Amino acid sequence: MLIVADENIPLLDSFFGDFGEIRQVSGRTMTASDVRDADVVLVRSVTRVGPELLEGSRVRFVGTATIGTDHVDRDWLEQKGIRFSAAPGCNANSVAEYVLGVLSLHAERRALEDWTRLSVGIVGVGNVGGELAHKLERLGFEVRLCDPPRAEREEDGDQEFVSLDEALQCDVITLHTPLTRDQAHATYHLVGERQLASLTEDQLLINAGRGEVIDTGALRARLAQANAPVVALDVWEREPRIDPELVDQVWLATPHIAGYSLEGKVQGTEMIYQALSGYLGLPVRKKTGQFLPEPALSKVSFTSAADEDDAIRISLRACYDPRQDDARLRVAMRGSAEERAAAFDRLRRDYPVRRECSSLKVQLKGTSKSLQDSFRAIGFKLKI
Ligand SMILES: NC(=O)C1=CN([C@@H]2O[C@H](COP(=O)(O)OP(=O)(O)OC[C@H]3O[C@@H](n4cnc5c(N)ncnc54)[C@H](O)[C@@H]3O)[C@@H](O)[C@H]2O)C=CC1
Ligand SMILES: O=C(O)C(=O)[C@H](O)COP(=O)(O)O
Repeated sequence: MLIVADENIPLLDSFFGDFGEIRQVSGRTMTASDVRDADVVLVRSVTRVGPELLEGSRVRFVGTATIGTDHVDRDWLEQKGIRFSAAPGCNANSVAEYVLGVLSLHAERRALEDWTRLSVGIVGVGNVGGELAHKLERLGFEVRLCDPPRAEREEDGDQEFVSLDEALQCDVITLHTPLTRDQAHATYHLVGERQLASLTEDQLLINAGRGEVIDTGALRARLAQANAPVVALDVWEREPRIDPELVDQVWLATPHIAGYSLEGKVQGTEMIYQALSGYLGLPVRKKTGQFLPEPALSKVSFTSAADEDDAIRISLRACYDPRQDDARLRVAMRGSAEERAAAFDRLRRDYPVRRECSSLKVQLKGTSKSLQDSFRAIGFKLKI
């Protein structure tokens, strides 16, 4: 069996080595000739999968080690009887931790003594938005959920949903929808001129869904006006050819890495491995836990002398500080358009190992119960 795979999928040999030959190619430039003889194609989000790639090949299975599937023509795969599998939820916790990192920086920049005083509107409440809401609610934030498709499906449920306009009134608005077009509640340019006009300089807008969910032209225009909102973008229209002037205008700019914790990436590989094993009728023998190395930082310790907010801030940033990714992206935006696009992809390909909060044991000696609860809410392992 020949497996053609994006070289950026981690642990390809460890998970798929027993299945047959693996040919690794660049996901961004994968072509029909790369996959013509393949039985299985494994991609991430940068490969467009449809007739242009697969027509005339003998591919029977396509897996994407990502949550998003907007790069895949699923209808066409179904028509052709090609089995498809994605990795729903694989890096949801990583994205939630990215948002917590951004919130902690925002609170510090605003000199807020208590970050939980911020109200947060979550737009798109699936695996990512749901995980984030769970953490924020446990931490004591006021959270408003906006998800019209779910609101319609769960009309009689207990969960309360608000409209996009209501979510846009929160101190922080964070976008976690898939990119959809031509369907009810399509998200393409969901946030445009009218929505951006309603935001003020006291508000923070985060996009960690897909770049096309915000209208870049309208955002650029709004950011040039007075009283513009603070903006943190992890995803961009036209990646990897992103707009360098928009990078200059936003507060935090990262190269689509919110989901790039090691755990998130390896879980993506594991999920498509499980799906392929099922398709081939083979037993599942490998698990993410077998392959995760020891974290570089395994333990931090606080005593009763610690300031509670500082303890959380220090621990969160010990695992992940978005400012490092922001600094690298800004440097990468120097040079020609070709150089910038290559640099954007290089930052993603050579991404440093980033471990989730669950990899860090936090020792708390004589600290309050509420601090312990906050650490647990974020996902740290506690040692009391
Ligand atoms: N920045 C990054 O690194 C990453 C980005 N993503 C993006 O985040 C998206 C969401 O991921 P999940 O939560 O796992 O997906 P999901 O499918 O579990 O949830 C998406 C939610 O968005 C809702 N939704 C759809 N249209 C909406 C609209 N118009 N307004 C409000 N809500 C709407 C859906 O009803 C659903 O509940 C992915 O599709 C992907 O594009 C995912 C992982 C990493
Ligand atoms: O899972 C998703 O959806 C994502 O957005 C991924 O984190 C994107 O990573 P790549 O597939 O572009 O490596």
